[in-house]
Amino acid sequence: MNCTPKFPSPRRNLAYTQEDFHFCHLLTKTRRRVGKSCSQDQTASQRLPCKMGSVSMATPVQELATDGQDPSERYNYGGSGGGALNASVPLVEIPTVDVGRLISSPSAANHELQKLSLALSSWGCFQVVNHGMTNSFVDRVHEISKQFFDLPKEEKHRYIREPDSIEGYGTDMIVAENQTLDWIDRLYLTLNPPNHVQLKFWPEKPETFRETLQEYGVKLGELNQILLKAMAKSLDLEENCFLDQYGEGALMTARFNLYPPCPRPDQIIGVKPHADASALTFLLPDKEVGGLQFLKDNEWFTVPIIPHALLVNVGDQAEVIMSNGVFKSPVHRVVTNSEKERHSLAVFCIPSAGQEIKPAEGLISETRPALYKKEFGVPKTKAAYHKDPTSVRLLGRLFAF
Ligand SMILES: O=C(O)CCC(=O)C(=O)O
Ligand SMILES: [Fe+2]
Repeated sequence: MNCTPKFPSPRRNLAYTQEDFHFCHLLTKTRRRVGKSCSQDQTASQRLPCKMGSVSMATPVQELATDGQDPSERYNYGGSGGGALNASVPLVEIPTVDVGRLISSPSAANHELQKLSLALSSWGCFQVVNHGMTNSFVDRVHEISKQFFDLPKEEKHRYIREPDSIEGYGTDMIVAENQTLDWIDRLYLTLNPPNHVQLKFWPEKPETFRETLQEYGVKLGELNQILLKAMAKSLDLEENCFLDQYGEGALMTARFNLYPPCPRPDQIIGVKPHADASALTFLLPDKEVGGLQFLKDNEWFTVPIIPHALLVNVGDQAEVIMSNGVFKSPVHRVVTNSEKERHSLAVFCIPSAGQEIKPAEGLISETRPALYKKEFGVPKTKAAYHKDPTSVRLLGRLFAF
C-alpha cells in the first residue's frame, strides 16, 4: 500500500523554511532551560552527549527504565520549590465542549459557545467530546503510539533524530549543558505542509502507523477549522478572522510522548512547566494513566481523564497575538509515576511561517490597544512578541512545540 501522505499542495512558497522554524525553536529552548551540570553523577551507560548550540540526545528513557539503574542527577528536577512532584494535586473539572452541538442548531451552539468562551479566557484549555472521530479510530491512534514504542530498540533507532533537527525519535532535546532532562521519549513528525513532511522519520511499523497518523492529521485539520471559527464567534467576531491568519502552508506537527515508569517520581518530572508556542494544541492524553497538570492562579490542578476526548489548549500565538490577550495560553506540566507507563500525542497547529499574524480588528480599541506587535507565523518566545521587550509578563516560562 502506498502510504505517502496526500496533503493538498500549498499554493505559494513559504517565506520561512522549516529550518528557520527549528532554529528559532532551539534558541528559545536554549535560553529558557535551566538545571544541573551534565558532569554530575553519571554512570557510563547514562553518559550524555552535551553539545551546546546543536541538538544532542541522551539514552532513551525507556532503555534506562528497563535497565533499572538509578537515573543520573541530570533528571533530578527536585528542589524546584514546589515540594514533591507526586504530592497530591486536586482534580479539577475543566470545561467540556461538545463539537456536535457547536455545529448544530443556533440555540444548542450558543450554549457551547458560552462554555468555550469561558474556557478560553479562564483555563485556556477544554476537553472536546463528540468531535467526529469514532472511539475505535481514537483507539487506533492510541495503539500506533504504544506499538511504536514497544518495538525493539534497533527498529526504533531507524528513526532516530538527526543532529540539529527536532524531527524523529529521541529523548528530551539537549540544548544546554546544564539542562535538567525530562523523563520522556518522543517521536516528533511534521504532518503539514506536504513539502515539509519527512517520510524517512515516519515508522513503517506498526504497518498501520502512517495511514492512521495521516488520517488523524486530516481529521484534526477539520476540527481545527471548526474550533477556530467557534473561537471567533465566541468573541462576536467574523467567523474566519482567526482561520484566515493560518494562511496556506500552515504547520501541523505531531509529538508522540512516552513516559516510562519512573523510579523517583517525587523528584523527576515528565515535562517541565511550559506553555505551548503554537496557536492551538490538540492533545490525546493516555486513556488510563494521568499525570497532566495545569497551573491556574498559581496552583496546580490535575486534569481528569475522559476516555476518547481530546484536550485542546491555547498556545502563545493565539493568546498574545490573535486574541490580544483575551485567550489564555496555560502553563502545564506532566508528572511521572513509578507504576505505569503513560502515552500521549500532542499535535501543534501553527500558522504558516510566511503569514503575518496580528490581533483581530474587533479586539483592538482606543481603550484596549494591541498588546503585542504583529509577527510572522514562526513561533517565538513571548518576549519576542512583546512591543516592549523589557516588560514581559511571564519571563522564565518554558516553551514547547
Ligand atoms: O503528555 C501530556 O499530557 C502533555 C504533553 C505536552 O504538554 C506537550 O507535549 O507539549
Ligand atoms: Fe504542552
